[in-house]
Amino acid sequence: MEVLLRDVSKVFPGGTVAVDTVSLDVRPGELVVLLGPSGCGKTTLLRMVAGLELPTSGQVMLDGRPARSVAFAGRDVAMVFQELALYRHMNVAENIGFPLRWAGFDDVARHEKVLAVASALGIGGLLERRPSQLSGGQRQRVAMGRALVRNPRLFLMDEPLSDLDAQLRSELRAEIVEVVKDLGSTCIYVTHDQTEALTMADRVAILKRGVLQDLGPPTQVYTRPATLYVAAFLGNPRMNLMEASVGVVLDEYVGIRFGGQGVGEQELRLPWLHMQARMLARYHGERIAVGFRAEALTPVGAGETDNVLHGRVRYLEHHGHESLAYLDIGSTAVQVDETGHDRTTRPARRGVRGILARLNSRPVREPVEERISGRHQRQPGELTVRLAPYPGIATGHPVTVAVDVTRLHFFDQAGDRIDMPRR
Ligand SMILES: Nc1ncnc2c1ncn2[C@@H]1O[C@H](COP(=O)(O)OP(=O)(O)OP(=O)(O)O)[C@@H](O)[C@H]1O
Repeated sequence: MEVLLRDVSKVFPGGTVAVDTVSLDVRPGELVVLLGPSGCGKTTLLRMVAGLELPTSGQVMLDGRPARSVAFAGRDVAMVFQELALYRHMNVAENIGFPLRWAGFDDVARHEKVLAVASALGIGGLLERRPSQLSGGQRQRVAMGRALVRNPRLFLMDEPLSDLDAQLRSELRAEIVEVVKDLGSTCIYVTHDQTEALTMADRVAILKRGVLQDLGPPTQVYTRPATLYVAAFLGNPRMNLMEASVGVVLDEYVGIRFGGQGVGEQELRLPWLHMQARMLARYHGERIAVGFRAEALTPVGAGETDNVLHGRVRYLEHHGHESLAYLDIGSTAVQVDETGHDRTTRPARRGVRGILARLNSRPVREPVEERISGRHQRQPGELTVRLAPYPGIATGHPVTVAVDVTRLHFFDQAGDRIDMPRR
């Protein structure tokens, strides 16, 4: 089934703009994940596709017909929610088979279909049990089975795995994709978990405060995030985002200059012939945001001089298979507002204008310390660098990293990617 959203907005009474002018085309058989923080409008968007909510403006069409008429008319659309609604007095087989009873299947046909779906989901041996006798993961599979048994042409799933532990989530992620693809159904899957989005989706749609920020295959949104917001939201460890100024030396290179606090100004050079250099050159004399993923950074000896940054270890985190060093390079971090909080006024269309708020360029606020695990409060101007496990260095230690300048991300003052066409 094809799902088409054209300039869809939803404003709730009271003025909350839950969804803001979203256009999205989900192709038949495609699995699109709606990703974003709590409150960004994912559920509202899904409910409009399900016909449970009417848009304030814009159109939601399923195979060319208004969503509401399709969803209420037939059995083509199935939803799975985070809050499961299994019938407590029915056993697993009856729960899964319930929609078939409605559809008029006889006992034998129903039993066959229930068994096939339950086996595919690994709960074939639990058909006689009541929901109260199942684990959370098993209950989730029953709910999935009840949706699947109808062979719907469109699946709408709203955080179906969020109550489960990490191991189960990862198992079920793979199962859901397999089953949905086997059926050839279209699927829109809502989550705030980027791992789910990046592992399951054919395409990911990233929302912030109701506004669509980026749409594309996982590799695209990860490697070429369209906005500063998406860059900051996706990836683990997070992308480091620093302020820099651009200086062109014609026919030679484009210099990207950082900071100057404590360590002195540092410069990276993009060779003139590099495609990105031409695009950056338009920003000569301006300040931009530069994004570094850990993949672009390699620790090197202190003597290296070619496109390196020097820093000092502010924190170390040991994750067993690797250690992460957070380096102070004396530059200023870009602060990105990642919340999806309520708002009652319409923001600038892209919603990210003005997020290049400068933080105070103060030195390290708290005593330098080392932590064995867990997240620490991000400080201005840190670079996250992957090191070998337990590298035998300490906080305060100087570290030099080589920067692969072809893997940097550049964003303008409006938060738009610099190699994207200007709007
Ligand atoms: N019926 C409603 N009346 C008024 N405001 C609503 C209603 N439903 C949702 N909202 C508001 O609309 C915004 C989007 O909510 P929505 O549930 O779509 O977000 P979400 O991204 O699914 O969040 P979560 O991940 O927390 O479920 C929020 O600010 C929410 O408070």
